[in-house]
Amino acid sequence: MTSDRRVLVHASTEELAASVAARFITKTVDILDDLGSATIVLTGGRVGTAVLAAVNASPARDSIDWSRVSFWWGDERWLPRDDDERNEKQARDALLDHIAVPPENVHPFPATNDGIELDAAASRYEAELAAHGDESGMPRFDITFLGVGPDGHIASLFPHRSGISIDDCAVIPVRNSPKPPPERLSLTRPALNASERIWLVLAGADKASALGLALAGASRDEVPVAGIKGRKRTVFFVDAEAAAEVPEGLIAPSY
Ligand SMILES: O=C(O)[C@H](O)[C@@H](O)[C@H](O)[C@H](O)COP(=O)(O)O
Repeated sequence: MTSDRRVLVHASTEELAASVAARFITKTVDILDDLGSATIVLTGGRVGTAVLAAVNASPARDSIDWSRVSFWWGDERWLPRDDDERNEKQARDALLDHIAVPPENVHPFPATNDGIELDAAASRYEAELAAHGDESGMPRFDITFLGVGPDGHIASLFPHRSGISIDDCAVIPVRNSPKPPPERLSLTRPALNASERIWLVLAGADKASALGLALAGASRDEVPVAGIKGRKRTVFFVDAEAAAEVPEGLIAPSY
């Protein structure tokens, strides 16, 4: 992986979440000052949700003018909309239901109780992205959060599955997912990599091998996170356990 990827190590998941939350608030304020609006892509998973809860708990939370922020998701589990296992439900519980973001600025994936099949749901989300996009067909994603699985999966793009190599569309249906539930929806690698900044959040010893392999040059087919690179920045926010196999030279000095 090229040198513009940085690894920031934190003592614990709690410290990681608090640090990412503080950085997110500061960066989003800067983006709003510079560009007038900010578009954020959320992730599912324990660590990504812990970051949102830390943003909500921050005394600086409302230094962000939420009326100018939009939210999308990198992937979603194919479940009824109010299912506790849906990434959307977890993000709403952790943050979105507690801030003054306009409902029309929140763009969840379709759900099984929307009266739509999985393939059509992928097409619908792709069309929604295009409707809010520029000439590239995508919105400007300012910050994209991604969790990372023990197998190196990101969003719902898994090792040795076709999804990680699809590059002719922005959204795909996923079936037989190794991580339950079996059916999901996911942005593709090119759609994710269209993001200005990609912030990967991972903690725990079970992530160390995938992260080490990815940073040491493994293929994206073997370790999907290896294929992830933001246009401007790609930052790995990790705890000490997940950092155990990161090449020394890639760990940014703690600040
Ligand atoms: O729908 C999902 O499950 C996520 O989008 C998935 O990609 C998740 O981010 C990783 O599996 C890491 O999850 P943890 O942070 O819980 O380990």
